[in-house]
Amino acid sequence: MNLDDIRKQIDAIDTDLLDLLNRRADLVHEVGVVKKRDGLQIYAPEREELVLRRLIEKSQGRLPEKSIRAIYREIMSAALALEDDLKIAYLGPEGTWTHQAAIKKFGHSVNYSPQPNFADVFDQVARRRADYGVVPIENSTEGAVSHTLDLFVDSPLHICAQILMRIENGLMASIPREEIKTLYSHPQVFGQCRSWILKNFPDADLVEVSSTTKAAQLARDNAAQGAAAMGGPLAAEMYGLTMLEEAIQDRATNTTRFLVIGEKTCPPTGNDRTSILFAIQDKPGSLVSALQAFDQFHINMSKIESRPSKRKDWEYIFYVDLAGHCEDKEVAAAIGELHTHCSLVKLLGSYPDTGE
Ligand SMILES: O=C(O)C(=O)C[C@]1(C(=O)O)C=C[C@@H](O)C=C1
Repeated sequence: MNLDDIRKQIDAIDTDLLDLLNRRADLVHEVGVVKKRDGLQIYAPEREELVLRRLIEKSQGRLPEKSIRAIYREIMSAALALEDDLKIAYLGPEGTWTHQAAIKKFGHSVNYSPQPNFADVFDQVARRRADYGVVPIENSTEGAVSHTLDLFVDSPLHICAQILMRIENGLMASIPREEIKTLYSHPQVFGQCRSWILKNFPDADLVEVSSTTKAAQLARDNAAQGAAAMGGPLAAEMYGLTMLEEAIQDRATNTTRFLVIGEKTCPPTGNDRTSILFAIQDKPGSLVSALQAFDQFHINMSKIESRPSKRKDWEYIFYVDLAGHCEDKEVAAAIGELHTHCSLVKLLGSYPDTGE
């Protein structure tokens, strides 16, 4: 068969695909009408995850999981836009890793609203100026993002999804490497690239700024003074910088986990994670008794963080992630037991435990 013949077949398939996509869009429109009538959430992360898991299994590796997720991300993004005018607030400015994580979850058809800080992301969603928010929660090299943890204490919002993003930082500048004297970046990025900096730029001045996009802007504006930035490709592209070296983070698998926050949490999918926070009573054995609740009901606790409560000196709040959904019998029982040992227990949400 020659190239023209093969391309004719592709054209025919594309026509069929478009027809199928339009038929899907008609059904999605009907779903939107039903959801609005019944007061249901337009974004349904549990349904999206179940659709994706079914298709990934059906594809049996012919199209890899990553491709299926990327293709359907945009199909479902178009569906969300057909159902409603969704707005997603994220920790800005444009071009940051959080922006890329938000696009990875919600695609290109919805509206985005960059916010100057973590509190404003929470605030925009709580005041219903945005439908959902996207914030980083932890990095596999640098650990917890304490700002996000702290904001959950007084927030009425819930977690409804998570996003895992491989973070590949690079060195970007508009000057040659030999002329670099100052490195601009976000403190988290300096932390993720500590060994690389010591090896490659032991004498450079490190200047912490509020985002990698800001760093790229400063690298462009202060090029004559020997400025360069560290961050992702979108930031380099936005300010016309050249990537002088890619993937400079100390750990190749450097990954950040982001959370999607909204008014409601997510229904079960069969493979879920639950996040809670609690404060213990100030008496011997309190923390042990609280944690025994999980052991008693055979719940796998995958993470624990502590933060000062900010209400009383030396009082702490503990953040815990559990395997399972809050509607699962064992998880519900363990949380019930926790109440008997704690002065505060708050369910932050249950959401699909995706690796993506
Ligand atoms: O099934 C739904 O609830 C839909 O709104 C449709 C759909 C889809 O395109 O499959 C779109 C958005 C939702 O987040 C989940 C699924």
